[in-house]
Amino acid sequence: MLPRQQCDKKSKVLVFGAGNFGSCLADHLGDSSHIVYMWSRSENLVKHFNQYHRNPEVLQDHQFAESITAVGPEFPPSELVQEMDVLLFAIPTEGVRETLTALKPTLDETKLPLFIFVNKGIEIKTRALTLEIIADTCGPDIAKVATFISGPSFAKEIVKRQPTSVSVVSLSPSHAEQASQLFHQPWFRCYTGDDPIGVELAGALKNVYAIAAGMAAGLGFENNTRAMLITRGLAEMTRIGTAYGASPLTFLTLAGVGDLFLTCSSSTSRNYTVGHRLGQGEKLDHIIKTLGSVAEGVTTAKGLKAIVDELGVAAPIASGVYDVLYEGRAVEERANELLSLPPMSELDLSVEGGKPAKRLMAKLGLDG
Ligand SMILES: NC(=O)c1ccc[n+]([C@@H]2O[C@H](COP(=O)([O-])OP(=O)(O)OC[C@H]3O[C@@H](n4cnc5c(N)ncnc54)[C@H](O)[C@@H]3O)[C@@H](O)[C@H]2O)c1
Ligand SMILES: O=P(O)(O)OC[C@H](O)CO
Repeated sequence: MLPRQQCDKKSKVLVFGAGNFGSCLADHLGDSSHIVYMWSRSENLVKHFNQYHRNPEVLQDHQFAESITAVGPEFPPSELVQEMDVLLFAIPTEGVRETLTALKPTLDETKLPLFIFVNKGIEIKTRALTLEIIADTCGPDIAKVATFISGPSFAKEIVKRQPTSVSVVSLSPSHAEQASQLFHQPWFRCYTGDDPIGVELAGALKNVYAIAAGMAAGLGFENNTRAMLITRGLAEMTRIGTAYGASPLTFLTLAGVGDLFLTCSSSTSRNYTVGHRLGQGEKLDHIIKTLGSVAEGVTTAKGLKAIVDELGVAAPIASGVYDVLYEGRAVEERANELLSLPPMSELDLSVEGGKPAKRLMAKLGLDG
């Protein structure tokens, strides 16, 4: 196991969400001697965690760092929020707007902490990326400095200190650098960048392709098919991202092909598991009820469908997943349709477009 690196500067961090990733990242930061608070909406979790330093709901085998205090179930009060150097959001995208709306009145606008987001999804009702949700709820100034961490990173491997590398991006390079320093450990490496739109799209879209890869495996297709799905999925997400206004190169990073490869090839992925169970004939409602954790690709597939329709780009795999999840199409039938599509050009990136990204930048006052 690689040795832990103590930090010169201790930060006070409040993590929103005590699920798999929230508690894993709380542990990662607590273990490197930061002072960490973790908010949960479950009274039982808060009590149990503070007594035993174990999470009764997720990662049950793990003994968490002593320096983490669970808080809740009430929303964190402004006295606590205003003491923090860092606010880290590890809740599903569907809960981000509600959480930021509750948070806004507790902030001291003259002394803002670092805002870090790790969710990977598209808001279903508005089709918004998190950057836009932040601008809507907390204002453009916070969105302009918010940082996004994304990449191939299963919580249950990070708590075992398995070597992991992620993309850390922000429209403000200095904020990405600060977040990167906060998380950096010999087993956890951060690569910085400045395309949050591309990174957000990549993180959200790979979940949809992981559902497709799981479906294929559930139907009995083997390795050749999975490799085809990963490669065509990468081409598809790059095409969608480029038409949206992201850089095509972002899809070649850890947050892009790195995470796509991970989640399309492992049953540890909740999204892959949803697809696999659908492929084996289970019903979506039952899978969601019994999964015990969030699979963001299910909601993202809906927001993505609207985005793809608006952009007018070809996205046969994402459309196939949408049809199975929301149009009641049989998995096997939809897979066969996909396999009998006429061959298309292998790489055809849209060079024009970028309207959604331009709209979002204008909202942030960055349209110059
Ligand atoms: N688990 C991983 O390995 C992993 C890795 C990278 C990124 N992520 C991303 O992190 C996010 C969280 O994933 P997770 O694995 O921790 O999920 P999870 O289902 O294990 O936990 C989600 C947490 O968010 C809370 N929550 C749900 N809705 C909420 C709301 N409306 N308001 C406040 N809190 C709410 C839940 O109570 C729970 O504590 C997702 O977007 C996921 O894609 C997960
Ligand atoms: O379990 P999943 O499918 O939500 O994937 C978790 C992470 O996004 C992997 O990087």
